[in-house]
Amino acid sequence: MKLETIDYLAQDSAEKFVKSLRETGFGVLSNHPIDKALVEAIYVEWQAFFNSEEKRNYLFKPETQDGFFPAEISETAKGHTVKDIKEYFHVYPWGRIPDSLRENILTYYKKANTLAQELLGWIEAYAPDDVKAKFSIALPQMIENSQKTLLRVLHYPPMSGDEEMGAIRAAAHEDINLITVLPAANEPGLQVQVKDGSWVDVPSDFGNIIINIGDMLQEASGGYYPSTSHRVINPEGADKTKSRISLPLFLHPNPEVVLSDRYTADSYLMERLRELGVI
Ligand SMILES: O=C(O)CCC(=O)C(=O)O
Ligand SMILES: [Fe+2]
Repeated sequence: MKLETIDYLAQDSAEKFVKSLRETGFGVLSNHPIDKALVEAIYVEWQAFFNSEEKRNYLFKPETQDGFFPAEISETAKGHTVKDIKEYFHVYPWGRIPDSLRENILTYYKKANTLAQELLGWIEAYAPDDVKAKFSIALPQMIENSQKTLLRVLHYPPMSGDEEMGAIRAAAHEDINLITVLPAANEPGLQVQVKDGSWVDVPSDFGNIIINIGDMLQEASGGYYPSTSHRVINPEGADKTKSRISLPLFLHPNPEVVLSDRYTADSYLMERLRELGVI
C-alpha cells in the first residue's frame, strides 16, 4: 500500500483527498497555496535557534504550555514508557516567541489555518448526510479564531549513539486535535500504520503538505474519519548525523465546541492532557 500524493489544483482534488483520509487517516497534497520559500526559511532559522543556548530563555510554562520543551522533559507517547528523541517549541500567537522568529512563524500560522479551514470544508462536504448531521456546527467554524490551535516546531537532533534503548524520534501515537497540517519535514522518517497493521512511509518530498485526522474529528464523526497511528523512525547510515525539523499545526476547536454527546473540545483536551500527565 502506498499513500498517493494529490494535486490540490486538480478538479477532483477534494474528493480524492477525503477518500485518502477515510482510508488511511492521512492525505498528502502537492501544489497547495503554502509558500515553500517560507517553510524553508522557517526550517533554517529555527535550526539555528535550536542550536543556540537562547532557547533556554524560553523554557515552557506549565500553566500556559507555550515555549521551549527540552529533550530531558520531552513527551512520552500514550501507552509508552520511553521518551521520544526530540525537543520542541510551542508557538501560540498569544505566547512567547523570539522577536527574530516572530514574523515568519506567525505568517505560516495564519496561512496554514486558512488552508485548514478550506480542507475542513472539503471533509464536511464529502461526508455522508448522517455524519454531517453529527457536527454541532460547521467544521471550518469549529477552529475559527481558536486560541487553542498549536503550532509545534520540532527538532529531532542528530543521533548521538547513547539514546535510551528502544527510543525513537516519535513513538507511535494519534494526535488529539481535529486535524493536523504538516509540511513535509526536511528529512524523511514519518510513517503511518495502515489497516493491515503495516507501517507505510508518508511521501516526504519537500513542498508536499500532509494532513492527518486527529482524535477529536474521529470522536465528532462517530468514527467515520479515522485517527490513525503514526510515528517518526530513527535515521540510518549517513542520515544519523542529520537533524530533522518539522512543523505540525494542531487545529484545535474553540473550547466550548460540542464534539459529541460525551465531550466538548475542552473536556476532551483536559482528559487527554491529564492522561499524558501534562496537567
Ligand atoms: O515530525 C513529524 O513528522 C510528525 C510529528 C508528529 O506526529 C507529532 O508531533 O504529533
Ligand atoms: Fe502526530
